[in-house]
Parts: sequence; structure tokens; C-alpha cells
Amino acid sequence: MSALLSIRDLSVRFASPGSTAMDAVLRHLSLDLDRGEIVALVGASGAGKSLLAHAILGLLPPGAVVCGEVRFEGQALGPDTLPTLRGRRIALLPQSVTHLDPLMPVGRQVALAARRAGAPDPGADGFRRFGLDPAVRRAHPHELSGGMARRVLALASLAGAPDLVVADEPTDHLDPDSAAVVLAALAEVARRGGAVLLVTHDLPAALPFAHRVALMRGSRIEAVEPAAGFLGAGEGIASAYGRKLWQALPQNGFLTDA
Ligand SMILES: Nc1ncnc2c1ncn2[C@@H]1O[C@H](COP(=O)(O)OP(=O)(O)OP(=O)(O)O)[C@@H](O)[C@H]1O
Ligand code: NI
Repeated sequence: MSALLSIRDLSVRFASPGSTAMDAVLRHLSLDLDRGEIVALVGASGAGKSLLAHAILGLLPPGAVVCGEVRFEGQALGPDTLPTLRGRRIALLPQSVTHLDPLMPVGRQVALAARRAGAPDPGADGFRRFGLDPAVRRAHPHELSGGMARRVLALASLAGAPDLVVADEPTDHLDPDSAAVVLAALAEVARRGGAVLLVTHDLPAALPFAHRVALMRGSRIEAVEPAAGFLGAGEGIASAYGRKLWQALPQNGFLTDA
């Protein structure tokens, strides 16, 4: 059976300011996501994680030059196919809460996200599931804390029961309990046969949920490792880069002196 999402030799370039040269911000990336799978995409700030997330959804800024191919259920994703899939079968949970409409009560935004996908409005129960008081539905985004807004974004992006969720730092600025709620909701997507690309700085927090870990460095995917390899001193991690990253984590720091 073919992968739910298949990225093949994807490169993205931008014109560099004041020159005719193009800067590659993603270089020859290939990655598959199967149904039922959560793949964590981990890498330093600026590695290109958000660009990859946006490239999958066809949401790169104008001027981006894209080569390579992204397929969903074998169908090439592009201007012909993405508008009908985005927000329905494929959802982005964006890194920035500025994606919420500042002028609309958040309950209405969640209801519209659901309706767009032909799904029922999650309503008060949806807000409760994400640890939010149902009264929050009447609030506008500026009345919410950063953590509340992130949970509303998560609720809105999952409201349409998408098959594929690209979640860009979904637990940023969340307390551990709220982060666990959001990660559990993403795990549910995979459990019912979808797939999740979980972009994160926080490898340890992602590990209990992820099946594989794609390590990004300097516009490339350096290695893809089974999540189960990230334990102990990292003997189970095949790539040198993965081992180094694992051993450099504060909680594993004692191992780097060994
Ligand atoms: N519109 C753009 N034009 C030119 N370069 C861009 C553009 N958007 C992003 N970049 C560059 O692409 C690189 C990757 O950015 P990206 O936001 O994907 O990083 P990231 O891995 O998501 O980082 P973070 O962890 O901080 O969110 C950066 O060096 C950035 O400067
Ligand atoms: Ni990012």
C-alpha cells in the first residue's frame, strides 16, 4: 500500500535579496508518512521545519521556487488539488496564533473549520476536551492567553477530522498538562488511521507519541530514526547526528562526558 503522504526530492529556493542567485532553504527532502503514523520533525531553529510544513500545504510565500513532488494518497499536491484538500483532509496546525481571525469569536472559527470539512461543530464539548471553558467560545483571540489560543488553534485544525495533520510546534508555550491534551488529540488522529507530521523543538516530549523521528539540519533531512531508538545512551540510534543530538540533551548531558 502506498504512503498517505509521500515527499520526494523536494527542494525550495528563494531569490536572495539584491542578487539574481537563489538560496536553497530546503534541499532534496524525501519522507513518507504511512496511515497510523506520527513522525516527529526535529531540528534547530532555522533548519527549515516550518518551510517544509508550509510547502506540503502549498502555503509558501510568493517567490518560492519549488522542485520535487509531494503526493497525498498517490495524488500530486499542487494548485489543482490542494484547495479542495486543505482544511478538509489535510490540516495545518500553524506555529503562529496570528492564524486566528482577530475579528471573529473563536467558537465561530472552530464551527466554521468543522463545517468547511463537512464535520459537526465540536461545540462546548470540544472546548472542554482541550481544557477550555465553553464560555471561551464567545471570546475574540486577543482576549485569550497564548496557551489558550494555541489550544483553540489545535481544536480548529482537528475539527474537520483530517486524515493528515501537519502540526507546527503545537505545544509551544503550553504548560505540560495542556501540551499532553494536544499531543493526545494528535495521537488520536493517527489511531483512527490518519497520520501526523509533528514539528517540534522538544524531542523528549514528542518521543512517547512519535513512531519515527526525522532530523533536520541546514535545510536537509539528515536522518530518519525509529523513535524507540532514543533511549539510554543512544546505542539504538543509527545516525551519528541523531546520537549527538540525543546525548546533548540536558537530561542526557552526563553522557557526553563519559
Ligand atoms: N519568505 C522567506 N524568504 C526567504 N527565506 C526564508 C523565508 N521564510 C523562511 N526563510 C528562511 O528559511 C530558513 C528556515 O526557516 P523556517 O521558519 O522553516 O525554520 P524552522 O526550522 O521552522 O525554525 P523555528 O524552529 O525557529 O520555527 C530560515 O533560514 C529562514 O530565514
Ligand atoms: Ni518553525
